[in-house]
Amino acid sequence: MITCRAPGKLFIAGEYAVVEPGRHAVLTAVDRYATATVDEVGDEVITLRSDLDGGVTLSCGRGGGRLVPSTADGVVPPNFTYVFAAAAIVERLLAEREIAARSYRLSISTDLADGDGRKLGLGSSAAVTVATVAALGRFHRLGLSPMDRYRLAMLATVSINPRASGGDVAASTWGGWIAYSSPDRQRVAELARQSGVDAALRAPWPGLSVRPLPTPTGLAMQVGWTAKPASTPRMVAGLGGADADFVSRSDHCVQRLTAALEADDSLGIRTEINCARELLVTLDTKARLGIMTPSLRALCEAGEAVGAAAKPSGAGGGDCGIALIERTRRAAITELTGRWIAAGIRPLSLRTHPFEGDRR
Ligand SMILES: Nc1ncnc2c1ncn2[C@@H]1O[C@H](COP(=O)(O)OP(=O)(O)OP(=O)(O)O)[C@@H](O)[C@H]1O
Ligand SMILES: C[C@@](O)(CCOP(=O)(O)O)CC(=O)O
Repeated sequence: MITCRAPGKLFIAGEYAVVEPGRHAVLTAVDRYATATVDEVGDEVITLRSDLDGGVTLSCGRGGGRLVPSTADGVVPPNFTYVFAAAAIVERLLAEREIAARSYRLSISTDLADGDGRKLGLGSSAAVTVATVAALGRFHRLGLSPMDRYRLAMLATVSINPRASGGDVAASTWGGWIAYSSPDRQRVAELARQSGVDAALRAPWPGLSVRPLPTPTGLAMQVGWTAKPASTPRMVAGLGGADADFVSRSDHCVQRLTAALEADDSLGIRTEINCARELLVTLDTKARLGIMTPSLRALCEAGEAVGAAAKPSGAGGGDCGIALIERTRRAAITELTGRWIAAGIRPLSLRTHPFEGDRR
């Protein structure tokens, strides 16, 4: 049996701007995981299992080098959208490399939802995609590098959500704190369609960059969950086209944040987190996206009241927010979490999942 796990993520800064190819975001991987296990089976059927909704199963077959769901209408159920897409991309790679495909049973579980099954906004879709690719890569002995795994997971993600930046996929693949800029997804999807998946692993991906950053030593990161799941694709669709002024300001803010992180400059980091929040608030006011829900506003105000730099993490509209505050200010941290709880925000106890792997 093969078991691989992939961590969840938090956006630190650069949300929305990173949707534009070549624009930057900072993310961190956290110690909540998707876990994929793969077993070989003797028959022809491929079985995908998930812990969603108390346990669900999807049987699949193979046809013309492709994975085919064995459902009455031929449609993949929403619970399996990402796991199936990941398995399907690996299947295409096997066919292109003329590797004899063995049948398997793949099971996915995560601790990226709360007890009632509500997503926490920690990137469960990316984590299940990355874990599935990693586990199947090992099962089929494909010798995948981290960059191969990112690219396969990204091709799977883009087949479902063409606008996704893939910041979550990168954080889940490499771990740690990273600076990330997104590839031109239309081009990479076209590349895979025209030249194949294997060729897409070797070709340049314009716009893509991934750089590990040091974890700040002087700051603690507090995470608050609003208990309201938000739909990222819906939020991004609300934006329509890119706001050039916001994108350029956000990119500069993220570049300064990256420099502050590299210098382990706590004040500089907090300054840029505050800047990133203000940019999101301005974008929200202009485009009426609903990023700043009453809960996220309360989360940020509590941060300001105790001298922490706070902002929504990700698309907003619900999910999580973060607050960075000097590690030594224990009383202020206690006051912050107290204020959050009073406002109905649940503190999540999360640590950074460390950087692992190279950047090949
Ligand atoms: N345990 C799981 N098993 C299989 N698929 C899962 C599992 N958890 C999540 N997924 C997939 O991810 C989808 C949820 O993705 P969604 O983008 O809504 O959440 P998220 O990635 O956690 O949120 P965010 O992007 O805001 O961090 C599910 O519909 C399902 O397809
Ligand atoms: C708004 C966006 O930049 C971040 C979304 O983050 P999250 O899925 O809400 O954590 C979208 C994206 O990067 O694909």
